[in-house]
Amino acid sequence: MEKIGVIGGGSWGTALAILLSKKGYEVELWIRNKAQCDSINISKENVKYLPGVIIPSNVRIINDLERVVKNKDILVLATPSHGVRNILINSKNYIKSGQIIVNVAKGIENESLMRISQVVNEIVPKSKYAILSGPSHAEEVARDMPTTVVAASREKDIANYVQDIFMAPKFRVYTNPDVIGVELGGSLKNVIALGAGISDGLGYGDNTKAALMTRGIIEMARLGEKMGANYETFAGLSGIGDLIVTCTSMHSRNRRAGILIGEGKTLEEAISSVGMVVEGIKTAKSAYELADKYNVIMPIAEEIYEVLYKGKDVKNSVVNLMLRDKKHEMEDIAKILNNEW
Ligand SMILES: NC(=O)C1=CN([C@@H]2O[C@H](COP(=O)(O)OP(=O)(O)OC[C@H]3O[C@@H](n4cnc5c(N)ncnc54)[C@H](O)[C@@H]3O)[C@@H](O)[C@H]2O)C=CC1
Ligand SMILES: O=C(CO)COP(=O)(O)O
Repeated sequence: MEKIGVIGGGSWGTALAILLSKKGYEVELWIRNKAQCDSINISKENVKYLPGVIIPSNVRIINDLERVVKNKDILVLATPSHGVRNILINSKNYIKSGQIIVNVAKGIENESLMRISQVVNEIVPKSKYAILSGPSHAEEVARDMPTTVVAASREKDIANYVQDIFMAPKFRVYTNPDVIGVELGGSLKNVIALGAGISDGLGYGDNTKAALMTRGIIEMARLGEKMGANYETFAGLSGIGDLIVTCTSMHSRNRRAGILIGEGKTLEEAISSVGMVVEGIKTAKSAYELADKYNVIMPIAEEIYEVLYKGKDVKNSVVNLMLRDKKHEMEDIAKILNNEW
């Protein structure tokens, strides 16, 4: 049976370690904080990040990064995206050539504006990369609720292998060769979900959220296409699928942070109240800079960036979005369909 190291024992790393251990793999889960690691080893519950779920005893909970990384068939990167670079730098001496790395973090680095596949390729170029992404809240996966995701890799064999490894009766995995599209979908939806949360926090209704989601996916796909992704990928699980779950679920950290901001809390208050990683906050900055770099119009992402980083009043953002110049709804898609209307 495969040996799998899961790097990062937040809610997602813990849920995936449980899923993989139930399939019979030898799973080691790296927990950064020693005290937390010790406590989970005693209680068999990740009280801080995934309360109420018992971790099977065949998941080995370990604080030693070297031990978890060494001699594994698969490494799963499950820390917040801003932690991935340092994790790889600290462990690259133990990562073998040809190592299969499955990234499950959803974010785009600040400063470098790199996707995680690019970070992995820079630090461990001899590894084989896949991303696993889609509408998959840890709280539901850990409770065995039917979930669908996508495994993307440039190499078909790797995508198929990762599909087989993760596929379970309640966890259905599709494949896709479009690494860029799958990475961008999972990252950019968090920015739009912050907006959906802000809308909820302001007391707006379902119409507003549907508008943010529908126009949001167009922005995501518009940027994605310019960055080399397939437009169609954004209609899939890692695009619209993940956008739906993140904008509507109370499990969503991004949506919950948005609700608090919409209710008038500061960014710092929102982050500390959620108590888990809110990826969309950093990604909003990267998205804003990528839109500028690739000369793509992303009005929703831009307003969210200005609310988060420039102290803009959310009510002014609503006015700006509603009173933009008139548009043809399908201007992006019309071009693709060769529709001259
Ligand atoms: N929670 C979920 O349902 C899902 C999360 N994801 C993604 O998985 C990644 C991890 O998310 P969660 O598990 O929710 O996070 P979390 O906030 O529950 O836990 C993060 C874990 O990483 C550790 N950590 C924090 N900063 C770190 C750093 N700089 N270096 C190393 N370790 C660090 C924390 O101690 C904690 O153990 C994120 O990119 C998230 O977008 C993807 C799908 C589902
Ligand atoms: O990516 C996720 C679900 O697919 C998790 O989203 P949140 O980080 O908003 O909870």
